[in-house]
Amino acid sequence: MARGILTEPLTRDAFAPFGDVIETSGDPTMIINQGKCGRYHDLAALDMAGANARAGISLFLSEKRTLPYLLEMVERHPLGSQAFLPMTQAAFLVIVCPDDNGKPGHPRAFITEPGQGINLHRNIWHGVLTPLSDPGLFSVVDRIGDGDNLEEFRFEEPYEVVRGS
Ligand SMILES: NC(=O)N[C@@H](O)C(=O)O
Ligand code: NI
Repeated sequence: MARGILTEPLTRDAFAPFGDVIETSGDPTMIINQGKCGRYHDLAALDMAGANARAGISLFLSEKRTLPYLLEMVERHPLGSQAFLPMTQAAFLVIVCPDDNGKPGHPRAFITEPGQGINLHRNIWHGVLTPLSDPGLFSVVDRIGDGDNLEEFRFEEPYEVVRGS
């Protein structure tokens, strides 16, 4: 019997220990382009560490998943942050875990509002990209460079992520 995780809404404060929420909330930081564009400025802490590190932009086209979702493993990137920016106005599932002496602690599952993106801080345990609708098209800003930037952890007993309030 898998252990249950209830999803919760993604908010800046709730996600703060794990990363940044990228969204157009409130007034723009500045108005640009002859007054025709609001710039929501510098919303995420990008972190690219290690040899020959640089930021890269990739596109992910991922199969959608459905809830209840069986969480069998999480991963982390010790050398860099990873941002997921949906190319559609669709919610997606974000799973993160605190670190517990080098292993993932109890997972938390967030469902984004349409249009929200996230930036995972470096070395944060997370589930892989999990769209909830097709097309699961995302732009991804993460670290390109030398060295091993992927650590995976498979749970002995999976979790079952179910829709919360
Ligand atoms: N492996 C890869 O590029 N993607 C994962 O890091 C992920 O978090 O989806
Ligand atoms: Ni990742």
